[in-house]
Amino acid sequence: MNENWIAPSILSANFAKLGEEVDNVLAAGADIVHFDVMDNHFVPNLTIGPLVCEALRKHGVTAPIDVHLMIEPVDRIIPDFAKAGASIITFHPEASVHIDRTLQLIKDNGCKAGLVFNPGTPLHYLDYVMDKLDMILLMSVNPGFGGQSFIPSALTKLREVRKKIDDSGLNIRLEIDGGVNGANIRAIKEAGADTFVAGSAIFGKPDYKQIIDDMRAELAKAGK
Ligand SMILES: O=C(CO)[C@H](O)[C@H](O)COP(=O)(O)O
Repeated sequence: MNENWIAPSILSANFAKLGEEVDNVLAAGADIVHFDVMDNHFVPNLTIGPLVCEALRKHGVTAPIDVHLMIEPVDRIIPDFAKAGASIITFHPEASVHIDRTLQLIKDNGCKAGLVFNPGTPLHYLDYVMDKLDMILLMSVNPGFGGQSFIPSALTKLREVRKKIDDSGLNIRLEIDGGVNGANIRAIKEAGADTFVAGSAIFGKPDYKQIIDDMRAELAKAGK
């Protein structure tokens, strides 16, 4: 695996040929597949569930599938996603009454676990559960739709979370999601992210490899 993970969000893929889209983006150099689950309740949009995750596995996708749950309640769908082949499952702390229990449930089902923070969600939810986290996902848009602009305050939040992770000494990925593209990925890396979700910057564009290569070239320029 690369040190920096590029995670295309299939929210912006052509769902009529999803298997082919995922194959193409992985062949173009993506590291993991970002899988957005929306319920028209926690967020104002409706997308895909475990059946589609399982279909991608049956299609032959072996790369990690990073399932971002934008749903409430959370717990009852977790075993289904684990059985369907999810590798990482992240959820929003506001959507779980028992955050520690939900994290443990994800781990008990054999997946890596993470918390997701909306742009306006405070970081205190990290207190007392850092040791159960494999990933922290910061939203740099309000969740629900692809194609929105990056909210600049996410850079400040990234720096804060990077410090918390480094101070903890724990092995936790720091993922950013929303409005990421070749023009801002370097600044996002410099603020502390190591995992970069990008939907509309990749899918629908003529040359996935060129876009991912350009992102990696920008990441390589990043200073500390
Ligand atoms: O979780 C999401 C929206 O809730 C998407 O993953 C995210 O917005 C990515 O799309 P884009 O790169 O087009 O902003």
